[in-house]
Amino acid sequence: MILMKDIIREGHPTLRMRSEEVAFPLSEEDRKLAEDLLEYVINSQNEEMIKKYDLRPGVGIAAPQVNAPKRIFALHFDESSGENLSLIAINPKIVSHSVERAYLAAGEGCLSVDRAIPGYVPRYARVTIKAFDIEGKEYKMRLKGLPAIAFQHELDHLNGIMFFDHINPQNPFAEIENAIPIE
Ligand SMILES: O=C(O)C[C@@H](Cc1ccccc1)[C@H](O)SCc1ccccc1
Ligand code: NI
Repeated sequence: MILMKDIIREGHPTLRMRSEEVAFPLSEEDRKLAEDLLEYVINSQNEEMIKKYDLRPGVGIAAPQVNAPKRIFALHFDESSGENLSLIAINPKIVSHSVERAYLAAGEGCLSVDRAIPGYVPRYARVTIKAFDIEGKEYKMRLKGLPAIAFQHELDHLNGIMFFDHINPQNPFAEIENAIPIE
């Protein structure tokens, strides 16, 4: 299982790489990596596991964050969060997006960043995505709200982009045009 010691932190060059697409059928190594990523996110939302293994809670994690520059990430929203989403995204893409943007009013964090970086992170409010599941079956879905934000945060990781790259350096809380805050 993935532990905090396995998660690389800002400054590690892998976080700034463009990850490589993976081929199907997945190698045993890539299949285990994908499953371990989803398992980490699920564990990180379980109080007992958080306490037992000192995990940082997350709704997503990307392969480069465990020093594996491959285009794989996992998202998991516990049903109590009001979102019904748990997925492994392989070779994911945004195929279309809204003009309208959105941002988390509280700003964003990252399992690979051990400091608070204040500021609004502009994202697309709604995205239509496509990706492959662990069996190589392509799926498409439309996302909005926190799942849309999380998908974009994880996709950025596959392109070597960190959330704070999007924050306005002159004024981190400058109003973002045509954007809705997500509380
Ligand atoms: O570092 C990561 O990629 C995991 C992040 C992803 C994320 C950050 C900001 C907004 C959405 C997703 C962790 O999930 S940060 C912890 C967290 C937990 C609940 C809601 C938002 C962020
Ligand atoms: Ni992150």
